[in-house]
This record gives sequence, C-alpha cells and structure tokens, in this order.
Amino acid sequence: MSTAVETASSAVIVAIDGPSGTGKSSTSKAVAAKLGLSYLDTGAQYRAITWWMLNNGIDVSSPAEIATAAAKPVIVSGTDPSAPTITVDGEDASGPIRTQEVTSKVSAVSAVPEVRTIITELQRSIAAGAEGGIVVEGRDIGTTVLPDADIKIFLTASPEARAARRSGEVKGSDLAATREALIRRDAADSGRKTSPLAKADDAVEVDTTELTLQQVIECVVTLVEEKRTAA
Ligand SMILES: Nc1ncnc2c1ncn2[C@@H]1O[C@H](COP(=O)(O)OP(=O)(O)O)[C@@H](O)[C@H]1O
Ligand SMILES: Nc1ccn([C@H]2C[C@H](O)[C@@H](COP(=O)(O)OP(=O)(O)O)O2)c(=O)n1
Repeated sequence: MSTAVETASSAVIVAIDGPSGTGKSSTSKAVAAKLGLSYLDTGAQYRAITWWMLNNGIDVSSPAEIATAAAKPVIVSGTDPSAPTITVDGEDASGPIRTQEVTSKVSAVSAVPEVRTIITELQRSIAAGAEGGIVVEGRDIGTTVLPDADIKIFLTASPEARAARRSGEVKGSDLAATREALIRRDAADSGRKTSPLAKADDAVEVDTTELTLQQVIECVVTLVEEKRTAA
C-alpha cells in the first residue's frame, strides 16, 4: 500500500493526533477555518462504521464478523470545517455516531485490521483531493495515514482535564465514570496491534491541560504559518 499523498504544491497537510478530550476536533476545525483549509474528523469515520455494524446485526465482539462486513457501508465525509458532515449509505450519521453505545464499541471495531485498511485508504483519498490543503485529526494520522504530513501535532492533557471537558458536554454525567471510560478507551486504542494511538517521532507535542482552547488554536496556527513561511 502506498502511503504517499500527492496534493498541489501549495497545499499544506496538517496531522493532529491525541487521545479523547485533548481538543483535537475543536482545534482542528478552528485552525482549518482560520487558514482556509479543509477538515477531516477520522474518529467520526470509525464511529460511522461502528454505528453501521450495530445497526446491521454484526456481532462487534467478533473480529471475524467485523472483518467480513467492513467493506459494505459507504461512508462519505464532508470536509468544510464550518459544517463537517458524515453519511453512511446516504443517511446522515452525525447525531447517532455520538451515542454512548457507539462510543463504548468503537475501539473494538477500529482495532480490526480490515476496517483500518479500508478507512485509511478513504482518508488518504480525501487528503489527496483537498486541493487547498487539509487538517486531519485522529489517532494514527502522523504515524500511519499521512506520514509525510507537513506538520504533525500531538495533543495531550491530564485524564482529569479531559474527563472534566467531556462531562461538561453531557448534562448530569458522572465525572469519575467518564474518567474511567476515557482511560479504558485510551488503553484499547494505544494497545492495539494495527496503527495504535501514538505520537509520531517528528510530531510537536502540546500539553493542553493548562491552556484555553483559544491558546491551543493560536499555538497550532503559529506552527502551521511558521512551516509555510519556511517552505
Ligand atoms: N484547551 C481547552 N480547554 C478547555 N476546554 C477545551 C479545550 N480544548 C477543548 N475543550 C473542550 O473539551 C471538549 C472536548 O474537545 P474536543 O475538541 O472534542 O476533543 P477531542 O476531539 O480531542 O476528543 C469540547 O467541549 C471542547 O470545547
Ligand atoms: N485515526 C483514528 C481516529 C479514531 N480512532 C478510533 C479510536 C477512538 O477511540 C474512536 C473515536 O474517535 P474520536 O476521535 O471520535 O473520539 P473522541 O471524540 O476524541 O472521544 O475511533 C482510530 O482508531 N483511529
């Protein structure tokens, strides 16, 4: 499988990775909007395939069943950072992919190599088609999907900060339970054999624990602009 993604020479490719709640989605959307780039949420694609499996009677505790079904759903991602979209077989999946049921199953589905091969190819073709450049966020973008990205950022934050951010989004959620679920998902995503959650050797690590979202956005915009000026 070729990993090289050819885009127009002026097109910048930004890879933003990190665990849940570090600010990948909010930062990536804002940076893309500010710099006029496209935006791709790869976690939404893994959530979408998981949602399809759950809706279609696939036993998600069986890697073999998941592998056999992996090529069936048609997943389409819209890459406008001000209105990102995701459909599965033509149906809007943006709401249902955020349910607790999908969140609790997505690590198991995304660990299956056949799923990763299909979704990785889709991600590379979207990046290659983004003529003005793109910000791609996920877990393995800098290491596996786009190893030649112009800029790689790895966002981190303490589990406490991440759990507080996540539970702030859901009214009445239990902070301790959210923290435990995050830590479990981190372990599954970092521990899988095929392209685990990991910082690329050449990624810039940004610890967002003590930073506001605005500060993180400014930091990433500066890094991208410095890179563009140097190129
Ligand atoms: N630096 C930050 N400080 C405070 N809250 C933040 C920060 N970054 C993101 N958030 C908030 O935390 C939540 C999770 O952020 P999100 O961008 O979805 O993270 P990720 O994509 O890494 O899971 C969102 O509600 C977001 O507004
Ligand atoms: N590039 C990626 C992106 C996400 N995944 C998997 C692992 C993650 O736990 C799930 C969901 O990712 P998502 O970014 O939506 O998760 P959060 O919203 O940050 O909680 O998908 C992956 O394996 N590889």
